Amino acid sequence: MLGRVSTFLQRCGVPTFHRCRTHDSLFNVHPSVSEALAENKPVVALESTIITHGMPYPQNLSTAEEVEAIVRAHGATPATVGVLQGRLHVGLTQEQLHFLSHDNASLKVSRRDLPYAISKGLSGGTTVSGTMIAAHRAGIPVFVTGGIGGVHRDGENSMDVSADLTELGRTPIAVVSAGVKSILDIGRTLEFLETQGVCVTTFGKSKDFPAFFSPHSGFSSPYNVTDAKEAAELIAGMLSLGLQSGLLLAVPIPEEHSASGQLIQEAVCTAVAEASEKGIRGRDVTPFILQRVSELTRGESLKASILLLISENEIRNV
Ligand SMILES: O=c1[nH]cc([C@@H]2O[C@H](COP(=O)(O)O)[C@@H](O)[C@H]2O)c(=O)[nH]1
Repeated sequence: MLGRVSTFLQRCGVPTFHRCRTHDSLFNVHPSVSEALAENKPVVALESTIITHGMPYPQNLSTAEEVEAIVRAHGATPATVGVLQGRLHVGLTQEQLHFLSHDNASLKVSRRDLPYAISKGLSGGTTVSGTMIAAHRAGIPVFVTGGIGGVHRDGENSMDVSADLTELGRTPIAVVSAGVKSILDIGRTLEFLETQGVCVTTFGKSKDFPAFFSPHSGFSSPYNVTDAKEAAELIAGMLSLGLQSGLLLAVPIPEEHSASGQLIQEAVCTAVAEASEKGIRGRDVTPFILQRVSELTRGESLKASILLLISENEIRNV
């Protein structure tokens, strides 16, 4: 059986990893990104589930454009990752960003969804795990996102653990994020990351691990770095050792933007209870909760998310 599968794969002309590193029929790197990489200039990978499933239109599009503009303003090249008609793209055109922000049929593409999306010619927004795979293949070591997935509350029973965490354990990318939303079980998420060998580090003077809308989660990172140089040295350490695991650099929301934290926290509790009552499971849980929290806070959570993504990119580009 396996022999037949191999024969079919050969007939399909499956390219070797080396041949398809930057460009082939399934994998496309935007010229601005490949040029920057060839000249050893900084490139920042960005995810697109936040566009397809994380925010409503038109805020999803304007935020994606604003984040790209900030990356450019600091002299780096943005590489938003997404799947379009069965091709994995690293670096999207205006039209492609526009398409993903409107397309209601877009998949949420994590590692497990990539083969299906590609083989069926579908489009979708890549999650943290999907984006890490594409960024690594293109040779981009740094990726900035809002919140990563984690162990869901009651995860010890449901086994609902985001593939983002296992991806961090197997792909050497530095993921810069505002931490883990309190819709998740933050303590178990940190334990799982430790098991996966992920170097979790808070950016700033304290080791407080941030909870996306709040700089404090009640948990600590094992380490902290206080400036961009120290952060870069940490990433260089990971890369130079050839570790196959990644790194999570947690950037806390600035105190002035976290004022609405309590309000959002209450909405999170309500939304988590509603999701459980309605029997919402798996990949639908996070988008449901994000949408409900936005409704319950009358858009406050959405505003905080946008401010946060923007401030994170400002820091990343110091
Ligand atoms: O606060 C957020 N957390 C997570 C996501 C998205 O959800 C994905 C995780 O989904 P899941 O829990 O199904 O693995 C992340 O990689 C990210 O793309 C998001 O938009 N906003």
